[in-house]
Amino acid sequence: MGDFLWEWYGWIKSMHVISVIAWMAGLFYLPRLFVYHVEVVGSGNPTDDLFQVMERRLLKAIMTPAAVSTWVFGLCLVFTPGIVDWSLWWPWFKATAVITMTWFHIWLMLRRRDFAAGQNRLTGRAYRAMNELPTVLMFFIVFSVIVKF
Ligand code: HEM
Repeated sequence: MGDFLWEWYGWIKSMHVISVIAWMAGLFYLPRLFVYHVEVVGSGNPTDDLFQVMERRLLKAIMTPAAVSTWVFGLCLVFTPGIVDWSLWWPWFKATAVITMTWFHIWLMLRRRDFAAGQNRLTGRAYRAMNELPTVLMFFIVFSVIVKF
């Protein structure tokens, strides 16, 4: 297993980074859609329906598959011999940040369901504030995995 992962290391890491890009694009964009949905569109009109379609497709067709493949390829890298030294800080920082990123993804899924049920309770300001979270986490993750402190 270890030999197989080593042989494919470059390809697996490439797929990991490609998946990360797709996932992050959605994590940045979906909260912005929610801001416009609350502040400009409202609910119970044709534009509301259009936003609901965009939000559902973004999550189901792009974000969730990208999150799953980020995890799958990321875990392959974790199990590649000699890649992760758990006596350093960076794997723990990165693990904490990716678990928080995954929580944020689930939080967005739940908020999308609220919109779909016409029961959103949050303001545009709240979604704007939450939109900062993936940016902060991205800094943590990239510094961890590249600087490897
Ligand atoms: C979801 C769970 C994740 C796991 C289990 C995971 C795990 C890993 C591992 C073990 C490596 C290999 C490091 C090396 O080759 O030295 C890696 C590379 C990388 N990861 Fe992740 N990762 C995850 C999510 C993310 C996320 C969310 C981002 C960005 C926001 C990210 C960005 C990167 C980058 C840029 C690299 C390449 C770094 C380099 O080789 O210089 N990862 N990941």
